[in-house]
Amino acid sequence: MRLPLLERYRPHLPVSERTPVVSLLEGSTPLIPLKGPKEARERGIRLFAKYEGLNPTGSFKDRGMTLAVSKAVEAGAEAIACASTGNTAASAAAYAARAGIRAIVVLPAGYVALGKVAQSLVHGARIVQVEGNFDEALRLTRELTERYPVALVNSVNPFRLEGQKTLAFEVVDELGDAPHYHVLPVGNAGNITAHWQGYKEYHALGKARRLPRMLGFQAAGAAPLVLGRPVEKPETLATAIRIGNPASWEGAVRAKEESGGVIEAVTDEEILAAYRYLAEEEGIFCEPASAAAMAGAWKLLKEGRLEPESILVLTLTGHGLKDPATAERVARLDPPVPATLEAVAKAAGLW
Ligand SMILES: Cc1ncc(COP(=O)(O)O)c(/C=C/C(=O)C(=O)O)c1O
Repeated sequence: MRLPLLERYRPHLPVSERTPVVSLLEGSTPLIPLKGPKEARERGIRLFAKYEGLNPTGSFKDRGMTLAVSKAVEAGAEAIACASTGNTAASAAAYAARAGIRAIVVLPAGYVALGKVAQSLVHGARIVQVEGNFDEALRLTRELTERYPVALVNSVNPFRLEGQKTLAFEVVDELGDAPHYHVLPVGNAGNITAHWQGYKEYHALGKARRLPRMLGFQAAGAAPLVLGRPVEKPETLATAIRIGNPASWEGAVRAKEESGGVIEAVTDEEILAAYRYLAEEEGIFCEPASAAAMAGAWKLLKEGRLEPESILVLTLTGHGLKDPATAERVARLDPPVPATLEAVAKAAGLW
């Protein structure tokens, strides 16, 4: 029987018997062994994909949102708000509906993938599109929640990161130890911060013998943590990580430095190549931002920077259906054919 995330890891979370459990049975996502690119197979490096697209709203955000919304309800909140590149909004909308409270989501107009807008709409969130980017949306939302009685559920809310750290618990519980490397995309940097916190907690409890090197990847056009300064106008087709000034900057740097890891950039072309590799070779459909993790792992493999015989886990953060426009961008749809066997066989390449 599948448990709510807050029940599965209750001893490690800031919940009590007074905390309502607002859940859509999130978490417990599959850790899929990959065939891996030849650069990995040649060196005995084993890759696993933690497929977070199989959470209830299709991204890892549900891990943090179940706790943030449960704690908001415990505190008497009647409304929650977040700025979002889309997945936080979709998750906040769903968990607010679940809890019977209102959701206000502030989105950067024109830069949110269609699937995520559809989710926020259908769950009944109040959607505010601002003429600006995510960073401006976050600034405005923080001001909004300081002035009005609305709970902020962005990853500056500590409960979000507390919920998201459970991914590391699940990886260790399943592998029996931490991997040598954990690769993930980095936007607002809450997730890399939370992953590292989870691994450190499990290691301190003796549940993991090793700590992984945290390998974070940003899109080259939106890589403030790589440049060492905020990016005024972040640009990437991976709109989920089109963020110029990460709210969890310090957490990301700490995860990189304490783990002996890296935070580097991958181009949109490398992201699309990884996006297609995962779908066409591994059968896993993730959204472009998630593919940045695969692109980053591939880059390190090609550069020979990963130890032979090591284990590497990738967090694939969101389902590909979130962003149908990018799927249409990489795979051409041929025009319809007449409804005859000959025409269909020819179009199918069988004749
Ligand atoms: C699919 C996907 N992959 C990676 C990230 C980056 O995680 P963070 O580095 O913790 O920000 C996001 C983030 C999305 C939002 O920030 C939002 O939804 O507002 C994402 O949706």
